[in-house]
Amino acid sequence: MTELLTAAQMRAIEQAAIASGEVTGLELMERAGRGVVEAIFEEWPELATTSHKAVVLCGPGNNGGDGFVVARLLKEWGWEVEVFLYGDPEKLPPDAKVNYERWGELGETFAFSGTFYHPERRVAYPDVFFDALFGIGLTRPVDLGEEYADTAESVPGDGLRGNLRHVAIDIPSGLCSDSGKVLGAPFLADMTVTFHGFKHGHLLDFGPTLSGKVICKDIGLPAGVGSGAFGNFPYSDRVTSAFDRELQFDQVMRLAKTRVKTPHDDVHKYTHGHALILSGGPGKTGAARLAARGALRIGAGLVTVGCPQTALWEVASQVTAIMCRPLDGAPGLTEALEDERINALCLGPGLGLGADTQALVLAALKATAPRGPGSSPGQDRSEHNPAAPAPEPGPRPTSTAAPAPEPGPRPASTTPPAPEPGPRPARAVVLDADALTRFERNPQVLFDALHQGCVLTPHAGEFKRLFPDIAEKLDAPATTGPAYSKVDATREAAKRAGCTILFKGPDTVIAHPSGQCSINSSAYERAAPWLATAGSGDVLSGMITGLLARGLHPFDAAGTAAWLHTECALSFGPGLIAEDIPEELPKVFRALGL
Ligand SMILES: NC(=O)C1=CN([C@@H]2O[C@H](COP(=O)(O)OP(=O)(O)OC[C@H]3O[C@@H](n4cnc5c(N)ncnc54)[C@H](OP(=O)(O)O)[C@@H]3O)[C@@H](O)[C@H]2O)[C@@H](O)CC1
Ligand SMILES: Nc1ncnc2c1ncn2[C@@H]1O[C@H](COP(=O)(O)OP(=O)(O)O)[C@@H](O)[C@H]1O
Ligand SMILES: [K+]
Repeated sequence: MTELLTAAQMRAIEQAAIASGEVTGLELMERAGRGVVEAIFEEWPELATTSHKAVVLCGPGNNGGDGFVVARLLKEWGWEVEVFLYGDPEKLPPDAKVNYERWGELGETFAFSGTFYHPERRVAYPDVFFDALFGIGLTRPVDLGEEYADTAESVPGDGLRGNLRHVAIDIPSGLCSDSGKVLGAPFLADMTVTFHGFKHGHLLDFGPTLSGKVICKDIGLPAGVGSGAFGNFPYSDRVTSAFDRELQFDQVMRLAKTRVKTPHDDVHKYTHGHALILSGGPGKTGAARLAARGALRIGAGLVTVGCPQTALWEVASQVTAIMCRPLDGAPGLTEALEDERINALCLGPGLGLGADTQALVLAALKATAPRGPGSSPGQDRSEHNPAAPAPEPGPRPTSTAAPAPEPGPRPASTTPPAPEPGPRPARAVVLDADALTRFERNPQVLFDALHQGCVLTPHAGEFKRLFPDIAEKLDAPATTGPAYSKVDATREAAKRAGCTILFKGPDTVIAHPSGQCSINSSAYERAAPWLATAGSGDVLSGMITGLLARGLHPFDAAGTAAWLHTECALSFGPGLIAEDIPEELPKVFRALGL
């Protein structure tokens, strides 16, 4: 599991290391520049000879300082290097100034005014163009003139760029490192070399489009949550990600091995939970059937589709291992839920936007709300304190599913598991699609009924209907950095709703009211744009429901299902339709060694 950093967190880590006397800012800058040079030689070994050329564009801050280090190292390696500075050398911060002067012993620095493709320039046809204009210190839109904008935005491989490799230092200039939003004319990189940890902006919004391939270089700062550096941040401030496929195996293996695969002799189907998926009427049952298939394949012991009597034959004729039962309106649902073995519900896919849907959702939430003192709906919302650490794992309430065995020894990792965000209620509910849209006119009615066992899975349109003010902030063009991000928006929504929110997209963000947050990125080596196909969200809802039936905490169920959903898409490849996703799960589980 990879920890992602904001600009403020990165600064705090650097400052703590410098203040402790372990390292100086100058040493960190030297390691950063060295890391960039190493990364380009690793990526393009053909460049590790003396006969190459570089242009380095340095900015007015420490990102520019990294650029001067790169220029010096490459010159010493024997390259022909030309350096431009945007800004006044006298105003450079101290470490950047030292490196400006060190570079000055080897070569000249030209003032940059947006024209590095000037005919008089000396280094013609460079092999690498380095962007060291702005890093995590971008505070306002980049405006360096039209010529810069044309160059920065030109597409790799086109006539202008040819074989020229564009390398961004830390983050492409113009990309906000917290939000992935664009501020002015952004730089389009083939590769970005960042330091110590990935930044939120590498994964969110435009981040993957502008960053190319992202390489993270160690610059000797203390690593890992347990080491003290990240330990200064409460869990409520941390964001994890499945950015690195290998690293995410840690998390999924731990959850899946102990929860999906239960090594008990006495297991039977009820120990794996019973999921109930509600369906719409005739002609509208496909979405619920897709969700049901996802729930069953991911490991729920039993899955039932509850549908109006009028749709019973339509459902029954198309399911086999999945059961179906007539279930008409809220009274029918309340009666069905008298069976306490049903421990996870999914409402929304194909349910329709009629009054029935609202009544069904409210009946489901009422029947599943945790009972007993201190467990009323909205509890998370009213007690949430964003500054406080996430609660320690509480005792798991009794459930019809057998208690999962404790995780075995963890594989070596720098990141210990996050505490679970509070106890998991005995019954859980996933709300998606129509179950969310139905509350567009009065979201507060929904929020008042939600409880900690709920997961809402909106796409951008549904998110906007429930949280219009938050969506407005998120959609507003960024004018200052760091800008309001999808992480901020999802956290704010989770706090307001009092439950886990999974905000879909290529950058799916999952947040719990405690602040705990993760990003499931379907970008870079996990890019699977073919997941944007009708019904794939319905399958995801079902997969989350299946994991909830298996006893996972809502936050874990949402994150694990989102990760597996992308893995299924990657494993299947282009051409995928929603039906293929659940059918790919066994292959994905096998590849994980389950
Ligand atoms: N020891 C360390 O600290 C290490 C740091 N490292 C490196 O430092 C980078 C962070 O450095 P940084 O904090 O100096 O910020 P940086 O991104 O260079 O920009 C700040 C300057 O830009 C200016 N500015 C902002 N937006 C602007 C705009 N649109 N148009 C024009 N100007 C604009 C801004 O002006 P201001 O907003 O203050 O007016 C300020 O002058 C980090 O990304 C990493 O690469 C590594 O070496 C590891 C060790
Ligand atoms: N470009 C993309 N790359 C990867 N995943 C995507 C992309 N676009 C959408 N998705 C994922 O596909 C699913 C689509 O869900 P949704 O919008 O609810 O569609 P539907 O209602 O048709 O099921 C979500 O899991 C979302 O995260
Ligand atoms: K940069």
